Amino acid sequence: MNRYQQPHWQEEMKLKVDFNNMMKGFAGPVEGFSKEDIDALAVKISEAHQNMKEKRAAGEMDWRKLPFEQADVIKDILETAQELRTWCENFVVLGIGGSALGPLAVQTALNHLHYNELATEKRGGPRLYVLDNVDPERVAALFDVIDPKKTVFNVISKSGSTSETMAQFMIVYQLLRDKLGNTYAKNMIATTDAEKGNLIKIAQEEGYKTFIIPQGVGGRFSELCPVGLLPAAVCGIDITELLAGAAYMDQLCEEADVYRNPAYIRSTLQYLAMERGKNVSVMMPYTDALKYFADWYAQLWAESLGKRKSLTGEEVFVGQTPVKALGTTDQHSQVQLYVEGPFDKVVTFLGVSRYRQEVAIPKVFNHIPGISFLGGHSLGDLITAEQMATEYALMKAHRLNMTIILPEINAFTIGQLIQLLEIETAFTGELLNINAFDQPGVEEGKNATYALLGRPGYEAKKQELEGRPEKKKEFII
Ligand SMILES: O=P(O)(O)OC[C@H]1O[C@](O)(CO)[C@@H](O)[C@@H]1O
Repeated sequence: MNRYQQPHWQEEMKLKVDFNNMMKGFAGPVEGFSKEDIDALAVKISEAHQNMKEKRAAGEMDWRKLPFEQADVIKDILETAQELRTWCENFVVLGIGGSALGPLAVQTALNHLHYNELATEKRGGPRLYVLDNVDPERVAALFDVIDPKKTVFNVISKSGSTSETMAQFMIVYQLLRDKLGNTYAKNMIATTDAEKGNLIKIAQEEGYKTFIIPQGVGGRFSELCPVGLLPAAVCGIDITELLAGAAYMDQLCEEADVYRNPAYIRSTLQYLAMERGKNVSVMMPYTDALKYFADWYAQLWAESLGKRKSLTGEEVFVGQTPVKALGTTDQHSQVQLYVEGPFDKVVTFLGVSRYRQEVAIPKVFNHIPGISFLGGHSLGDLITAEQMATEYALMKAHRLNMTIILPEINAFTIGQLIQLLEIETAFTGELLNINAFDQPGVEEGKNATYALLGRPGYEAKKQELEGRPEKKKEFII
């Protein structure tokens, strides 16, 4: 029996959503929404629910099946991970966007926060590096700190053709061939589409271990397929629990009643906020463990919802700009703007009920009242108090905010969080009547890169780019 089927575990580890001032009558001075506001959207909500059902039946949202339907894949991942952990010291993800941010977020959440700095025996598995850029300095610096012979490179690309990832792959390919000769393929794993793109063809020709990103699972919705599960398993994360958490949340989000569906209610409130001109969505975890969740969410929310055209072809120019913040760090950087700047934001706090470790603040300097009040508390008390204080300050200034509370950070709650935010994003796409699963705006830039670097088809692309002023290097001094 899976953990998600066990009632005790469910209740104790269930994520909670605190609406703070997003809903009238819930708390504080209100600029939020009433039940009437939500009920006025009843038809839209029910249509969106129906559309989600139809899309799922048509295989367009197969990421929702991931927590339930990949037994063979999971077996393969766990066996591969076990074998790699016997010899591999570094596991390097080559990927970008949806092929990198999930692995990074889950790793930071669920492994020791100084994981890569620990000695091998303490880590009990390889270091993880996620190389999600083509900055030459960063790529060169990686090769200063790893021994390629003891490193596995996991090249991840849904399309199998993203320039950045392919460039990294080509560099690593050459390096491994030079160092390891014909045996190099054991240091390479490809995670990609079963048919599309160049990566699958190369992987098959060169004999790499390969994992498939299923159809109907777009990059930014792919954390719970081999994209995220393999790096996590290799680094000792309990992927069964991660999937159990996601399955549990998925079941909660089957509910048609908006008031009982955590994803739908958050989505509906965000939709109402967008209608009121709240064009910015801030994600602010109060734990370093979730710092990269804000990055993962930024891509999910921005690429899915930032759209020019509606499903029926009208120009709508919708979306909400995601902002990444970290509590308490960004209280001393961004919160001034959130409290007193334009009324254009919805802030989501990610709070934690029980931090996995505590650090006591000693009772010293008792004669200095300005700091002695801290002594005797824990850092957990302090960070939680600061989160509540920030919620209060925003509420007092009539700024919309809500909080997702994780009872603690573990694989089960992280699985829930992933599934919650993915379903919320997809449902918001339905409310906005846009396609949440494409990214035509980014494809344009990708194509222009091919053109600028003279890929075959360059001439055709160049014509498309005609009229655009040639980019010259200008030096001011
Ligand atoms: O996994 P791929 O196909 O290499 O794409 C990487 C990223 O590039 C995009 O296509 C555009 O940025 C994202 O949607 C995707 O996550």
